[in-house]
Amino acid sequence: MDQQARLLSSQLVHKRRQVEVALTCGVLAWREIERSARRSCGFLNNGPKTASSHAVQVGEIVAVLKTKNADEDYAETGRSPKKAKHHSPLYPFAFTVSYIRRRRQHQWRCRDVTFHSANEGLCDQWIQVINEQLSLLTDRPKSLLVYINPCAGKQRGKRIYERKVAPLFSRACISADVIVTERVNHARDHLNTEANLDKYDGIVCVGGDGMFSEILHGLVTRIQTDNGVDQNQQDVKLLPCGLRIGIIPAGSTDCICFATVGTNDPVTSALHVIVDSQPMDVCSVHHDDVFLRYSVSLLGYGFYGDVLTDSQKKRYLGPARYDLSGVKTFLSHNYYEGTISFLLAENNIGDPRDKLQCRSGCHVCQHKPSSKDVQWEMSQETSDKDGRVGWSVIRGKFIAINAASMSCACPRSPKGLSPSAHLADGTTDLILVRKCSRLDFLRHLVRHTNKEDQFDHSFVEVHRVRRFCFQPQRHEVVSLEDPIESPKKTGFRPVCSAQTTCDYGTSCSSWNCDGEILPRAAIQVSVHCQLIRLFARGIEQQPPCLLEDQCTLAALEPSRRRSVD
Ligand SMILES: Nc1ncnc2c1ncn2[C@@H]1O[C@H](COP(=O)(O)OP(=O)(O)OP(=O)(O)O)[C@@H](O)[C@H]1O
Repeated sequence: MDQQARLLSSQLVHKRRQVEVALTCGVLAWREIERSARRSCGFLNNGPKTASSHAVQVGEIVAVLKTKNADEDYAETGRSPKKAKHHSPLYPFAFTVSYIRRRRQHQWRCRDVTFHSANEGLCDQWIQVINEQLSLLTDRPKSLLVYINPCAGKQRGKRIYERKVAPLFSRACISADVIVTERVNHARDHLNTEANLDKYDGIVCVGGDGMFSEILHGLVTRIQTDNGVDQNQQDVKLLPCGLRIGIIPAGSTDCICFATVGTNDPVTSALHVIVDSQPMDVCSVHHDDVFLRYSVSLLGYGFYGDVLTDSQKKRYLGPARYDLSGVKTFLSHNYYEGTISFLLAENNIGDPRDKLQCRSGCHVCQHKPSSKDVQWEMSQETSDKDGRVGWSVIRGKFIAINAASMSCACPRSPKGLSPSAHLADGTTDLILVRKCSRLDFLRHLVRHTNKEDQFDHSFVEVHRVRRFCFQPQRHEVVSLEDPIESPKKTGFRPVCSAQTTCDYGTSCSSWNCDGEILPRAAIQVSVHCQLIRLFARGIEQQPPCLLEDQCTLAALEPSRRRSVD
């Protein structure tokens, strides 16, 4: 296997121990020489087989640097070098490899390993060969535009960036232009009009889901405007964005980060910016021929729309407002009447209830629908406008209508609204919760937090769709107490409660679109497959176990190519 052939191998010193170090195209591996020798003679048989072997994928090396020796460090900084104990006069030269190390719960950290040698030329050669391999990773960003929301979450955005993120970018030789936002929509407007996008490989936001949404709207709109694409046309094919988007979580709601990385941790996200990118679907939302917004996670009408509407009046309570509004909305137990029509994703290989979770390298997302399939579906849609061929239509009374374009997992609901929704398969999972008793709805909600199937209720159905439309039964807001007068007082407040015997018909709720309220209840939604790319890799199923991988161990087998001692 030529791919596993060694590019370089040497005996070096690590933490005062002799190690054998080998580099192949895919892996940097090192192993303590003494111990392995002893193991081969029968010693340490009871210990862990791989106790002193280590391996790092080349794709997860952040940087390699020449390490200053103790005297140089002292001469330059005047500091007593901490690591002097590792500098032996016998091995005065060294280089340090920074790489990604996995911790629990999907967290990543940047670890350093320093190798020493008596031979300066050998250290230089290692640095050169590793750098050559890193330069082949052409996807890695070199230049970023960073927007920091200083007001997000606990207002720690700037500090998080300066202390935790900027040092990693600089170690990975990534240059960053930083803009601290001064107002709502500053980032969106800057991207839309001023930003020189040609200069950058990606846009990074430091903040919560609101900041991500600003970047998404700024970037997608800019690309369409620059290319003469009219976003107001529902059927228009949007142009994908070449620039990738990164999220450094610093908000009070960081759901998109959690769903794409598996944790809300700024260091982990910064490392993903350095090494990863993956595609992501975007839904466009229209009201007739007016573009309203883009969505990547949740479009929720009824329950989740009402929770958001209510919580916005309680901003002064901070994140606790979501709990309070959730309880209040649950107790109100409102339902809404309307018609939902949708175009099933017939050619998708997954199903919302197949328990196949979207994980890094997801094969469902990699199975993109062919343009033939999409054209077939478009032709079905054309028929629909005249005769509703190919579209399903459901009219009913709903407590909630949710479209989940990702699992919508968050620390509180680790499974999310639709545990098997996919980030990049060109579909959204449409969940219809019909009018039911309060107790049944509670059972349904509780199942989001345990192992039971939240779709396994007679009043819940879920469909994987490419497009859907919703038309509320009534446009006016009607109050339970006084169907005509109260709207002015209550605004968008819902009215009919399932526990009441009245049947005035229901008024409108509003749509929660990734945490923003849409101004219209009647909407048309289309999923744009893989419209953007994120600096993420999706949640890892389980850390790749490199040490037990035969290919990795092969890197340490006797050399077949360049060996320098
Ligand atoms: N300098 C600023 N001052 C005030 N608001 C800002 C500023 N910069 C950005 N914003 C706005 O703050 C909103 C919330 O930001 P973000 O999502 O980053 O934080 P958050 O704490 O998660 O917020 P929330 O949970 O309230 O959505 C965004 O919609 C953004 O438009």
